Amino acid sequence: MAFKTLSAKAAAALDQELMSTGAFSIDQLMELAGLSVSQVVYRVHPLNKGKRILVACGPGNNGGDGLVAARHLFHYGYQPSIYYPKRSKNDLYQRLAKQLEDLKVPFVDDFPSAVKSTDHIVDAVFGFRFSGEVREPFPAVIKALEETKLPVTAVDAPSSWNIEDGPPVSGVGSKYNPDFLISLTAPKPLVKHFKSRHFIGGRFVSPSIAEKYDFEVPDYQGLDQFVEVGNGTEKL
Ligand SMILES: NC(=O)C1=CN([C@@H]2O[C@H](COP(=O)(O)OP(=O)(O)OC[C@H]3O[C@@H](n4cnc5c(N)ncnc54)[C@H](O)[C@@H]3O)[C@@H](O)[C@H]2O)[C@H](O)CC1
Ligand SMILES: [K+]
Repeated sequence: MAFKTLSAKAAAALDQELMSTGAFSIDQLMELAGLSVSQVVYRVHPLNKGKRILVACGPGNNGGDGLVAARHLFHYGYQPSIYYPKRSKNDLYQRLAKQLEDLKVPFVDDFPSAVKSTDHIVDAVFGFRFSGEVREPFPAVIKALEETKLPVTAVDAPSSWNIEDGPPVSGVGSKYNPDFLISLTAPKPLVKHFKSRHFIGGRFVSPSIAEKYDFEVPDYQGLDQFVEVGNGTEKL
C-alpha cells in the first residue's frame, strides 16, 4: 500500500494552520520536533556507541529543530557540538543558541574538520523549504555528509534532496544517503528514494488535522516521541 506523504506545499500549509487556527506557537512545535529528533538519536546511537554528536544547523526551522535536539542530547549525557554558520537574528533562534552556550556546547566553524572528531552527525541543514541548488556555505557541508563513513541522522529531509523528487541526479548531494531519517508530522514525497531506517516524529498532530491533510497519525507508543516505520516503501 502506498505511503501517505505530504508535499512541501502541504507541509508548509499544515505548519501555518497549526500556528494560526491550531493555536500552537512555533516554540512549542520546534521543541516537540527537536525532542523527537533527540529520541531517535538516542535509539539509533545509544551513549555506549560514542557520545560526540555533531549537529549541522541551517538557517531556518530545520536548523532550529537541530538546536533543540542538541540541548536534549546534552541532558541525556552526550557531548553535542554545533555547526551553525548562518545564524538568524530572530529571537527564537537567538534564545536556542544562548541556551546551548550556557551549557558550554561548542559552536564549530569548520564542518569538514569537525566531522573528523565526532561519533554521529545530525543533518538539520534544510527541511521542506529547501529548493534549487545548494548555496554557500553549505556545498562543503553536503559534500562532507556524502563522504563520511559515520552514521548520519537527517531531520525531515536529507539536505540537498528535492522534497518531491529526491536526490539530485548529479552534483552536490547526488551521493548523499543518510543512515537514518526522521520525518516530522508526515513523510515527504522524497521518502520513496530513501531505503534505510525511517522514523516519524512531531507528536502534536490532531486527528482532525491529519484527516484534513490526508495522512495517518502514526501509532506512537507510551512516552515515545517517534515511531519507526521501516523504509520508504512500507505502509505507515
Ligand atoms: N509542522 C512541522 O512539521 C514542523 C516542522 N518544523 C521544521 O521546520 C522545517 C521547515 O522550516 P522552514 O524554516 O520553513 O524551512 P527550512 O528549514 O527547510 O529552510 C529554510 C531556509 O533554508 C534556506 N534555503 C532554501 N533553499 C536553499 C538553498 N538551495 N541553498 C541555501 N539555502 C537555502 C532558505 O533561504 C531559508 O533560510 C521542517 O522541515 C521541519 O524540520 C518546525 O520546527 C516545527 C513544525
Ligand atoms: K535536514
